[in-house]
Amino acid sequence: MSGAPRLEITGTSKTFGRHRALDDVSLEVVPGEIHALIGQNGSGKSTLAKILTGIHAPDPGGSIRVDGVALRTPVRPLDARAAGVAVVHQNLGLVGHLTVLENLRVGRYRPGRFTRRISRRTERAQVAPLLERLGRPLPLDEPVASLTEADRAAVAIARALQDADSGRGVIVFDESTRSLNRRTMESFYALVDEVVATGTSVLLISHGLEEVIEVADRVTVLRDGRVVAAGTPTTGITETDLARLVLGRSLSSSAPVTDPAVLRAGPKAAVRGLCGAVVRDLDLEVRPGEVLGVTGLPDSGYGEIPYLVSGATPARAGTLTLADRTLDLTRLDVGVAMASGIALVPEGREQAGLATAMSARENILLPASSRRGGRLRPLERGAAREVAQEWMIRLDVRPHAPDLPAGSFSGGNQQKVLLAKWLATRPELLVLHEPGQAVDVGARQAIIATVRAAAASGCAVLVAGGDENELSLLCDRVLVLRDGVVAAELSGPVDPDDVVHATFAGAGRRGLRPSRRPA
Ligand SMILES: Nc1ncnc2c1ncn2[C@@H]1O[C@H](COP(=O)(O)OP(=O)(O)OP(=O)(O)O)[C@@H](O)[C@H]1O
Repeated sequence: MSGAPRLEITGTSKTFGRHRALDDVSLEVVPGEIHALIGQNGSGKSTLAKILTGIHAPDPGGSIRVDGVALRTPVRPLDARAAGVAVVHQNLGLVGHLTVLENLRVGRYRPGRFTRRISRRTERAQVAPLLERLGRPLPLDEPVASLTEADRAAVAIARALQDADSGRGVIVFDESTRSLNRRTMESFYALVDEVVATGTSVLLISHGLEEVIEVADRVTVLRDGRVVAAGTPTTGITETDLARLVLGRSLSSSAPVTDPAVLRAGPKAAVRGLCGAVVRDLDLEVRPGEVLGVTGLPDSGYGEIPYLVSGATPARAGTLTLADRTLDLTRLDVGVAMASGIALVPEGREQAGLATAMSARENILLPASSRRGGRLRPLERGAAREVAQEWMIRLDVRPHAPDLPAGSFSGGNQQKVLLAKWLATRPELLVLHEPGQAVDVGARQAIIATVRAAAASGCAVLVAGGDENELSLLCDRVLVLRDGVVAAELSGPVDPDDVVHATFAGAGRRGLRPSRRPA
């Protein structure tokens, strides 16, 4: 690897009000490398990515160079693109009401040579091969808003990859792989591998420490806005080493041990004959104190279960019996579900989970204040403040500032606020969809501990997720769905490799970046 760095950031700081999000940060990405940028939630990673596209202006001082050429700050988006910087931001930056094709091609249309008209056929032909190689056939004419989180991520990734200019520039992925399952990640990294082989570089922001070790050549670690490890080679590094660098302390995690009393208990929540768009005639039971996981491929139907059992999406058929009360899932209203003790923590906090303009405290108290003893009655203000305070401390929401608008917290801290909001209702049945998405290694452990504590207090917990490692740390039992029905049931301790095998019908993990593996 020779020549000027693809990206060279020197002495860059960023202050929001009195808070310094980045403090004298320098970072060098050399040609043809995948360079990981990791750090706790709120450590400044996205802020750095946003400075590169001009969303944030850095404080005076510092410099940014791309392929040896200085980029004027505040960065103008078109300058960044011309210099070869493409960024997939954490919120993906898609326009919901536009179609997949329009999102991919906007600003890039190629009018016909003579007619100057834009041909849909030509535009489709431009993107089809890329999407095929990404291993995710996408409905080009569907509005992006109707896609799953994973498909939206694929659109944003494809959009950045199509702009990659062979042999120059840098592509920044900010938590872009967080909703992708293992197989899609394999296809994604096969593509990325081709891109970096040309000499273009990738800056990868991710909380997936296993992913970072597998794919990144070097890693830079931010802690509280400062660089604590600069461009450390990943060869020989372990997840424990990385977790220590990220948190500044050691962390140990192990699979849960199921309390034998839980196994003897009868079901607390029982779903019968559930039919949704994909799920067919599904029965499942969750005991009090048990955490049950459901997983599978994206089209297996597991992702619709949280919404079907909580009244968010009407089921085609099915019932839920919870504490001797049987609810008809074809007509369950969200309000009735809440009053019955069902809490749903959805995926995609921006779309479905948080009122971003309201304060963290208001978000946490919204459902709790409307469900006390099953009756709609506001909590007293003082007590309410304490409840919000307590949950923010338990989940280590940073900064600990309940009055800040939820939208100004970093991605992972928003996820913690969302979880606090529903845990504060002290539900009988807690339903979670991808609860650990976008949270750092320490926060993930705090979330797992908090969810398990909720279970230990007698709550039944149902988790839908695609991350086998997270499921193994969280669940007593995991159901693997295929084509809408249960294909396998794994009992604890759940081995992540068994989850992958069952999900992919016997096929195990391939390496994410086999070309890097020593022979
Ligand atoms: N627009 C803003 N206004 C005020 N503070 C902000 C704003 N954007 C970010 N911050 C603060 O800057 C700090 C860094 O946030 P940033 O989003 O860069 O963190 P991050 O490392 O990307 O976290 P995560 O892993 O959770 O995405 C946080 O304390 C955050 O609350």
